[in-house]
Amino acid sequence: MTSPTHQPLPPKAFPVSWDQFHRDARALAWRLHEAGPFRAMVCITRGGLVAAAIVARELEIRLVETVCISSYEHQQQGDFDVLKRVAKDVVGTDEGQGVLIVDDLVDTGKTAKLVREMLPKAHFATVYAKPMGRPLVDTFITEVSQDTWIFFPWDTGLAFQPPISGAG
Ligand SMILES: O=P(O)(O)OC[C@H]1O[C@H](OP(=O)(O)OP(=O)(O)O)[C@H](O)[C@@H]1O
Ligand code: HPA
Ligand SMILES: [Mg+2]
Repeated sequence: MTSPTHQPLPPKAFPVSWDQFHRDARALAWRLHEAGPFRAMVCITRGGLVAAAIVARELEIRLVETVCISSYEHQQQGDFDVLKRVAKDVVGTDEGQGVLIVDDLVDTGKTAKLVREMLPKAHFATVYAKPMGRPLVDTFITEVSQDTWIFFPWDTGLAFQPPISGAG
């Protein structure tokens, strides 16, 4: 269980639909096609699972491993919990050379830094990136500002939207 530190909540919202996520993850696969080939994929659960399925399908990657990390409690980052590390045969003898790491996004970059230490020579890819985490990522598709919270389709549902004018 994480113990959230009290950071200010991001004021801006960037909602992502299933359709948009699929298109962005597929765009990531197109970009990664140039950077490969990859002998295995490591996805960072849980957010990385959906992007990993789409990229693995596009790039014909059949060996898919997980690294299980938790740090956010709602929108607050707390202590890191590494629940499962990467299997030795996936790390290989050369520090993760030929491995593709996939996550949904990089925010502060703390998760990416932790996983990079496990696989220093792997290629790190995310669908979305915020400026603080961007230097940790080799390939990404869309950058959003640091004060934006990305709402993923698996965390959201259809809801009434009040009019922009504020009336009603
Ligand atoms: O760059 P950072 O500030 O470290 O944040 C990015 C990480 O935070 C989220 O995962 P989270 O820990 O919330 O777990 P989840 O994927 O299970 O939702 C997201 O999926 C990334 O893995
Ligand atoms: O902007 C975000 N959206 C969803 N999960 C996250 N985890 C860290 N940052 C974010
Ligand atoms: Mg995650």
